Amino acid sequence: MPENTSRTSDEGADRDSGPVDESGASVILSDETGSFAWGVLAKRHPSLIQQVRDAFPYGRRQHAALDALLDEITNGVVEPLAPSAHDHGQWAEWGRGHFGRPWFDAPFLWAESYFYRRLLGAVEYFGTGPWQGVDPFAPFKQAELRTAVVDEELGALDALADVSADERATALLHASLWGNRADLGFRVTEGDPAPGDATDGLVADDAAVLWQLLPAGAGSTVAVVADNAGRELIPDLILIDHLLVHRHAKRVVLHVKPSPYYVSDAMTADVVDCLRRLTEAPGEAGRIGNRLWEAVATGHVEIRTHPFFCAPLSYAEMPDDLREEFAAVTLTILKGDLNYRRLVGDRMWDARTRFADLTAYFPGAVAALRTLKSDVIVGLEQKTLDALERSGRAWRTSGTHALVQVRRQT
Ligand SMILES: O=P(O)(O)OC[C@H]1O[C@](O)(CO)[C@@H](O)[C@@H]1O
Repeated sequence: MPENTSRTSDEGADRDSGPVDESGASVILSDETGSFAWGVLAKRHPSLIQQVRDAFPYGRRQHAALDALLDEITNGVVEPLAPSAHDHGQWAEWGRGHFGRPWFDAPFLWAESYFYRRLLGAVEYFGTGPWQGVDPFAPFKQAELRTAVVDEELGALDALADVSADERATALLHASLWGNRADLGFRVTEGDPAPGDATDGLVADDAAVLWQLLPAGAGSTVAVVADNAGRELIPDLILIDHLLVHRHAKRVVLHVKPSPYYVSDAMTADVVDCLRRLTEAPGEAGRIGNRLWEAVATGHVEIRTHPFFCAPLSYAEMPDDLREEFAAVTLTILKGDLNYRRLVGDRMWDARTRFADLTAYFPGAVAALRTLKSDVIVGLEQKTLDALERSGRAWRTSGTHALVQVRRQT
């Protein structure tokens, strides 16, 4: 059955059966057959189990655990982590009310996040044995870095050397933005999204505000909350180099995931792989790679991580230490679809709800750079929404559209 991915704003606000609180927008669940969220749980997760199983010479115990997980997510009910798991208590709290019930009844964000935690458990990522710390998604991430497309993308940087700083800034921001289409989870079932016209595909564009927040020479610190490794992280790193070289930032803090997540999400090891890929490239790409390597050594780029990045929660629930980190920087740039869902809340908002209102809680100025790969969307003008709905395309979920939304510090 095709996934039902395109909705009108009116349908969106009240069609789902998820809890509705004073926000008036229902939490997205996965219980409606044919919905996008349903498709992720019913199709993507089972095929991901198969891909991971095929990518490693796992032993009998891991195969049995993967079999059990597959059976549980398709026919069973949500089981808790083993009491011996290091994060049993944490997930027992986060999952209260969901255990013992079908996976499809839980909030979509929670169910996806817990699925990745369970997958890591099945392959003994957190165990004490030989598979401890072996990223089950590493083969996919590494294969992507070896593709000729990456060579082409890096080679294209040479042509940018001659354009004006403004044109270069726009090109690199768009490369980072559209790099978010390169999401391996997305490709488990969708195939590569068709390349659209980058500018026509922007449903909201606050890029001018983003640059206004980062005037050259102001000594700014920028936090970049990374999303995917590989073909997204490389343009993110190139953008970071641009921010530093053109003095839009004096320092950049790059936040990555502490453990494998949503297939291709970047961890420290992936930053290292991308930096190495850059340094080994000829021309401008190699120079950028060397500058970034040096910038890490001198503290102008700092790589950080936090357990909250793998939590099934919205940023509104972030812990105090992370809140203080974001409060201390000039601008936080959140990359990708999942970060967007966590930023505005994984709900069927009226698409015209103001981005600034939903992110008012965020400690400091915040920018979202995201290609649209799930039902959540806010901050659209009525005329934009009308045109998107008229198109009859699955614009919310197909990765053919993107946005830059920015909220200044209040
Ligand atoms: O890598 P991104 O941009 O965060 O996208 C991840 C997205 O992929 C999905 O897991 C499935 O499309 C979405 O639910 C999620 O938001």
